[in-house]
Amino acid sequence: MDALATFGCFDAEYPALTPEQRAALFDGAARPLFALPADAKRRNYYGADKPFHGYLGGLQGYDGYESLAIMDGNKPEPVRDFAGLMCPDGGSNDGFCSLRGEATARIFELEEAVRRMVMEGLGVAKYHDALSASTWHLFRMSEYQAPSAAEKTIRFGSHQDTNLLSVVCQHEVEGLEMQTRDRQWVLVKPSPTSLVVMVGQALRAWTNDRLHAPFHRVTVRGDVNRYSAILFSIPSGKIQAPDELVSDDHPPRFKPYYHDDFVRFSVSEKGARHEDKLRAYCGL
Ligand SMILES: O=C(O)CCC(=O)C(=O)O
Ligand SMILES: [Fe+2]
Repeated sequence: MDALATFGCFDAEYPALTPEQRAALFDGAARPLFALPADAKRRNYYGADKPFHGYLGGLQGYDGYESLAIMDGNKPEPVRDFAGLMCPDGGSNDGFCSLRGEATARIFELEEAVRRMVMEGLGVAKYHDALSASTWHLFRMSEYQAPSAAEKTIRFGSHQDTNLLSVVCQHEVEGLEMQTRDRQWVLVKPSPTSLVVMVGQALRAWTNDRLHAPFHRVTVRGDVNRYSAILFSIPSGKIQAPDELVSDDHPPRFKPYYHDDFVRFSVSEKGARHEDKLRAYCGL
């Protein structure tokens, strides 16, 4: 709780996600998936009303960044459906065609455990089941192209996540940088046995501003592409701090709001003008 209130993140030592599962995810799945032709990657599409839920590539301002995402990717069935959709021959038994969601299930268990611990830490554990029931998960794999230069290049600029919690799995190549409250950038060294857990705006709002949603970015240098995998927990209901977290000493900081509406604001011209987008959107 201290880490999440102060820095908004921590590095979780988590051997439940084994080296074999990491290898299957990155070497077996992510790397060959991004090597597919663009047409195949574009099949990872969930419709015009869900522009950020599937394949992203060639975005303005995001040179050398591509990602693929699985809605409800914490569950085996959607992961298998995704694998089948991307698989060129409709079903070989290795590589990403055999992606079964073991790794994402382990990452999901960590996300859920941290979310429960946060609620226990704030004395509001009774809301855990209800919040879980109205939360869904997006699993995103990303590729950041090596710049083939010694200087650092920003591939994914400074931002705060909009969701509840994000669990980041870095694979071998560093690049995730977290900003402290006094605006120092800290490089998070990848470790083969840990995952980075960070707070997004939705959990900041749900806890009535008790947790910090950190700014972070991704930089690359050198000759080796960087891969990461992230599980985002996303609230589908109205985001509102429970009564127990609102008092005279700690008045309400945000109006209740819906995640998707805030995302739309964040990416709009108006939203882009604000540093603290949540405060601009629904701050009290
Ligand atoms: O790839 C990473 O390490 C982090 C990417 C990120 O911050 C995001 O997708 O929101
Ligand atoms: Fe992020």
